[in-house]
Amino acid sequence: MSAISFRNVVKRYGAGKHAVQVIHGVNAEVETGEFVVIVGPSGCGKSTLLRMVAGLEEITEGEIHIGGRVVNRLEPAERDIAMVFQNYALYPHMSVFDNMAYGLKIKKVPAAEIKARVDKAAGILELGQLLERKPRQLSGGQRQRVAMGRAIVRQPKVFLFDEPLSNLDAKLRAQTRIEIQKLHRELGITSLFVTHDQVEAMTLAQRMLVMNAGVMEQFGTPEEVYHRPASTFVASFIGSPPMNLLKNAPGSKPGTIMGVRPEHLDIADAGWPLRVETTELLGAERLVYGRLGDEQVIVRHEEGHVEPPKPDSTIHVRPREDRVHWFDAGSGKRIAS
Ligand SMILES: Nc1ncnc2c1ncn2[C@@H]1O[C@H](COP(=O)(O)OP(=O)(O)OP(=O)(O)O)[C@@H](O)[C@H]1O
Repeated sequence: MSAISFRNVVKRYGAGKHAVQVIHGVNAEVETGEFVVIVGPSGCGKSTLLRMVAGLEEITEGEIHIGGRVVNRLEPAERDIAMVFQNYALYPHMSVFDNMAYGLKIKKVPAAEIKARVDKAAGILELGQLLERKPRQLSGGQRQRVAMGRAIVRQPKVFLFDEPLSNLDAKLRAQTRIEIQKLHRELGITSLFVTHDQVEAMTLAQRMLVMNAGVMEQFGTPEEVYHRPASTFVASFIGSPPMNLLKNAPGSKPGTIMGVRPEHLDIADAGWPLRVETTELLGAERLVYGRLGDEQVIVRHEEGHVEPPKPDSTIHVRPREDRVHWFDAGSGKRIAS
């Protein structure tokens, strides 16, 4: 039995002729203990999907199951989930301990049990020394940990994270990412995590659910999504710089798009002639931006490996044959290879 099932899930906002459909029939099975990241550009429907699991948005059509139960008609409190938001929404006048304990007090959990659960969560999150403080006496990262602590003490079946790291600076974000991974290893609770950041998605996910305009484009491991993108959308959304997508590459058939990642193009003595526009040094690597006919091509190569190409010169590049992808030019879907 899956921990979470999406069965033909549709969401429309508004009614009648003003109705706007924002989720177009999502089907997916999330396994027990899995960490799944829902990723996609702004407005693709990630938060809506998560909020339907949480019970904060009505499910227009289809069903969501949690732990084998249809939850469409259940209140958020009856769904056995805990949610961590972007703005952690801590109670400012309460101590860290009370913030974490609050939900349990409401549920009339005995005081000794509350203390045990809060102490355990505080231990995992290294908040033990901060339990008496008020939120304003904490750093952003510490507040985020309290918000996670509040979710942990409820011992839910499912954790839901809605862009919980987006208010943190880059360094703290990287640190908190590691903490979330550690937490997941220790607790093994099924988690859905929403982000628009593909790096965050790649590093955190056991599987990624890639959304585009309300449609699930792909649901797979980071390796599958990176190495076998199901569509040109996934190919260009995951990976930075994105995969080169070429309509007129040498050797390509009409009606197809050839995809090749910048790191899978080798600079060689012969091959595609590439007119160099500019190059960018990233440190260990260099990006070469060039033109092949009227299409832009990006090449990524190890710095120091070859002489940096000069702007306005012509170099030759060769795609690694086993790393070339083909897509249908009409639908954008991957063509089986
Ligand atoms: N209450 C609402 N009424 C009408 N349309 C809505 C409502 N909430 C969201 N939408 C629309 O639904 C679509 C999906 O929104 P959603 O917030 O789920 O996207 P998202 O992928 O989470 O975006 P972001 O990363 O910007 O938060 C958007 O086009 C949005 O404008």
